[in-house]
Amino acid sequence: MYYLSTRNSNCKVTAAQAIAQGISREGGLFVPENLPKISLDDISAMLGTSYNDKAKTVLSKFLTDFTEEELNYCVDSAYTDKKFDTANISEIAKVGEQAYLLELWHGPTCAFKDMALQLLPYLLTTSAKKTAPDKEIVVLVATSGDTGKAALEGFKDVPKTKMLVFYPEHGVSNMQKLQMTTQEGSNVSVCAIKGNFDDAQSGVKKIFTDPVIAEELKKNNQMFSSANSINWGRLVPQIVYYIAAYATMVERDEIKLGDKLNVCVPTGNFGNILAAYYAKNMGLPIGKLICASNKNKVLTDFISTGVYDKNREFYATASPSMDILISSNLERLLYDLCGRDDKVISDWFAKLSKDGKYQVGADVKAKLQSDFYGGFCDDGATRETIGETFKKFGYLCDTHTAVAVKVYNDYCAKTGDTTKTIIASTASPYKFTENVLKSITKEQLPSDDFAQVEMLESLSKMTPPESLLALKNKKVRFNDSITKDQMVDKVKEMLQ
Ligand SMILES: N[C@@H](CCOP(=O)(O)O)C(=O)O
Repeated sequence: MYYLSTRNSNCKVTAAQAIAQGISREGGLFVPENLPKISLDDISAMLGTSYNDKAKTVLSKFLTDFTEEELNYCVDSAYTDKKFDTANISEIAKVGEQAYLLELWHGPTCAFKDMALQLLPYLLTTSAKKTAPDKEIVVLVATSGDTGKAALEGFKDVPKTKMLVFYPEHGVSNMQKLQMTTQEGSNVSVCAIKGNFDDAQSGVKKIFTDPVIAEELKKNNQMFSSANSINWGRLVPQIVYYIAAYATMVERDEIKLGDKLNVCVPTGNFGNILAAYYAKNMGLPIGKLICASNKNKVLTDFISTGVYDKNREFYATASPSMDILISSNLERLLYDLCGRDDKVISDWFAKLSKDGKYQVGADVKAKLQSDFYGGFCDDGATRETIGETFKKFGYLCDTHTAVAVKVYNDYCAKTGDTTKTIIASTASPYKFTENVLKSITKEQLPSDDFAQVEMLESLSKMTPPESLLALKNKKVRFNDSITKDQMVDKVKEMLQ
């Protein structure tokens, strides 16, 4: 199977090339030339098998230039009980009549990003061996909190790789910051920027296509790659967990094979919900895709109007990982919805860079609305939802998951849809302790982060993850803070 660039359909590469490169040279994103199919027979054959076996079935449909041995090595190295705190890799918790929280945060950094970022280093190094065996891979990452830590943990001390993570100085939670700034590993580095996530991501994308830096890389026998969801190697493991979750729902008699499930996702960079869209288009019986935003509701507005407009105030919210106004993966969806027209995509995204907005035609808007429902909620509603969910079901969710729960509840009230729904639960509540505590108690909070963890444990009776507790005794290694204009120099420095 080949992959095409959304901005140049003549650019055709293998899966290994797409993963090693991360992003196409002209700035487009790689998408499969044809989406492989998953039949009900395929899903039936998965029933009763392990997460790893399910992953291998799905990945083999996309990574056709990987041998069976290579896929076995990648999957079995990534998904182990040494790295995940459950043998199932992810868990499903029922909350209410039709809602199921798909807990994707049982990996080492307590966020859904581990589901892909534990696998990506293996996929990337295997891809590099096939396509650029002598080169050192320089992985640049922009993060609003979760991707950064998961990428660092996945790539630490991986031979022939280097990683630099940029995060917004005031745009992540205390725990997320501590996770990144104390990161161990001789090949990784972390830097704050005086700006928001969009500044970090746009800066990184610009560096990827900078011809001067490209020359320098060539001279050093290095190449860039990405660990963000712009890299196909990040998205394909995310498709896996929706298919695996569907199979688990059948295994547990929650649905019958062939029944439809809705999927609701707290959305920022649009990678997670796009993975569910791809699973649906492969043939997985998915009904509505419910796209949940926080107060940065650029996607909610886009779904309802067809106008994508990032010219608006950027809010720092209680769900910082979703504080994004330029959702990168929307480009892949629109490529599909506009009939895979690279000229149209190039035009829209040039407008986005120049004017900060673009408008899709009525046909694309209609297709968008037939698959997606968009809704949003602010921090007040987020906290209320955490409190209500805890009171009603004894279930403690983090601030991002709570946004999805609230939007799902609104969707049900508005439409009367009673289809069973998988809600992506994207992070441990302990990553956002302060806001979660404020949602369940009116008591005065201690100012120390770890005292807050203790307080949350005593109120919720939920055990905090070991990896977060261990941060208390770790040394901060990375203190740098730069302007967005200094990102190029920072990258040049690490290339040497
Ligand atoms: N929410 C993300 C932002 C980057 O998204 P990605 O899926 O493209 O890596 C984060 O936590 O960093």
